[in-house]
Amino acid sequence: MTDTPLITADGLTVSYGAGVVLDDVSVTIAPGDLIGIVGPSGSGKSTLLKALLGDLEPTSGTVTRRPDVHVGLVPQVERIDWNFPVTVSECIGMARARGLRTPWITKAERGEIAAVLDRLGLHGLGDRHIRDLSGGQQQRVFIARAVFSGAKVLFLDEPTSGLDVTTRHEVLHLLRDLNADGFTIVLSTHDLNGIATHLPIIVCLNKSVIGAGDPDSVLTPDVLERTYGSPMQVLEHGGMRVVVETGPEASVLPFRSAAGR
Ligand SMILES: Nc1ncnc2c1ncn2[C@@H]1O[C@H](COP(=O)(O)OP(=O)(O)OP(=O)(O)O)[C@@H](O)[C@H]1O
Repeated sequence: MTDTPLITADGLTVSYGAGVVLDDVSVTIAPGDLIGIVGPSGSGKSTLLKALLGDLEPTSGTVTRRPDVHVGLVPQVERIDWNFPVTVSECIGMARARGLRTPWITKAERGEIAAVLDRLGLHGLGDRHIRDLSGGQQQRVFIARAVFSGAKVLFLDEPTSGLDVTTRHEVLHLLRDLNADGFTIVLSTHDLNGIATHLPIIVCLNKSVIGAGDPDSVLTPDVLERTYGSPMQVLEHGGMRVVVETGPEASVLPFRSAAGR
């Protein structure tokens, strides 16, 4: 693998109808990156992921993908129909395109799926209906699906949304392990303290990129206030960074911004 960027957005501007959602956004995803995109609700995080995937046409600017890049998307769990009648193994198996000659999961693939299940801590759950899993397990199934698809780049849209604190940490550890195994990972998150502060690269987005880089350079009161639109402090607690909102309705983050749903 070379160090040529996998995906580059240059001067990306996206509008849905009249409103500009992304304005002159430039980001680079290099092999081995583990990047968190943070910003308040409606700041354009999902739109940026879609544009980087090539799922929407920018109004101006460019997205360049290395030809060998195959991205596996792990969607927001809220967007998934959990009543769709499939088991965990079937859900994962469907990630690969099938021809008419072998529309079914082959014996070899069954072994691969079992290995992916083991790797993601889902051992023994292959025959379970996807509805009958915990939130953390459901998130893992869709990560497993992306891994089984053969993707080496994973995009996760709010992977810890709706999960409790312990499960959030488990997902964070899993993503770190996958990153250490060579996966390039880009995720969007509202969870500054639970997830973002633990990532090596953070992109603060609010229509445009307010700051991008390692936590030391990005997690500053100035960048955070310009991203979230309210005053923030960054405290050290037990060797860890904690971002605290210091406005009138102060709280320790994660939070939904005032504009949040
Ligand atoms: N298909 C669409 N058509 C029109 N407007 C859209 C569409 N998708 C998103 N938007 C608008 O674009 C803006 C950015 O949305 P986006 O989902 O990218 O933000 P986000 O940062 O991911 O938000 P959240 O954190 O709440 O998921 C919002 O104002 C949203 O209402």
